[in-house]
Amino acid sequence: MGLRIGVVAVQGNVSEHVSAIERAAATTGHEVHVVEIRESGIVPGCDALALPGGESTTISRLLGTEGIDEEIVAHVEAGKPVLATCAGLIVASRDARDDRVDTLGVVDVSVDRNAFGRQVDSFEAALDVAGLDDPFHAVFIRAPVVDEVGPDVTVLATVEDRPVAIRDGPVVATSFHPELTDDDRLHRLALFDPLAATA
Ligand SMILES: NC(=O)CC[C@H](N)C(=O)O
Repeated sequence: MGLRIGVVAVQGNVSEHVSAIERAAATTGHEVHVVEIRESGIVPGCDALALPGGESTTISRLLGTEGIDEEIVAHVEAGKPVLATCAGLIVASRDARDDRVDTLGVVDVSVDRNAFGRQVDSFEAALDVAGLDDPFHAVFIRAPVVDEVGPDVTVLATVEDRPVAIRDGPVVATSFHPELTDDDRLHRLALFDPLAATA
């Protein structure tokens, strides 16, 4: 039957995540069915989820209107994997210090929404990521800064001592965009490795 992986598709880099998941599935030999999520009722049938980058105030509003927000929280509470990138990290966080973003609170960090983007709009960096053998070419676009990290959060990578990739239970979150490069290792690390471990 294969794995069912949902990409939250209310706004943002949706097709890039779909492609990255399909590439990761091909690499790992998993049979996968990728579904785009724009309404409630689909998340409960998914084994894993990607929460893309885009515009966090818009994503947050649409998740609430569609009732997808509570389903994502239940998915995480059930221990199922999630990869949240950039705006996805902001939405998943405990606090984004912005009333327009109704955060899901599934990763115990607080973020400053556009903090990296205040200095330079975008930048790229070769990152050492815990769990990956070689550096990951990371693309940052108006990226959030993680400025408070809860006790159960593992920091996987930093830029200038600031966390840019973290794990909190079943959620891996990045302030950069792994879906915008050909490198599918973070999709494998976040989504496929945990599923393989429980299969
Ligand atoms: N590239 C991105 O996802 C940027 C996120 C943006 N800073 C926001 O708040 O929504």
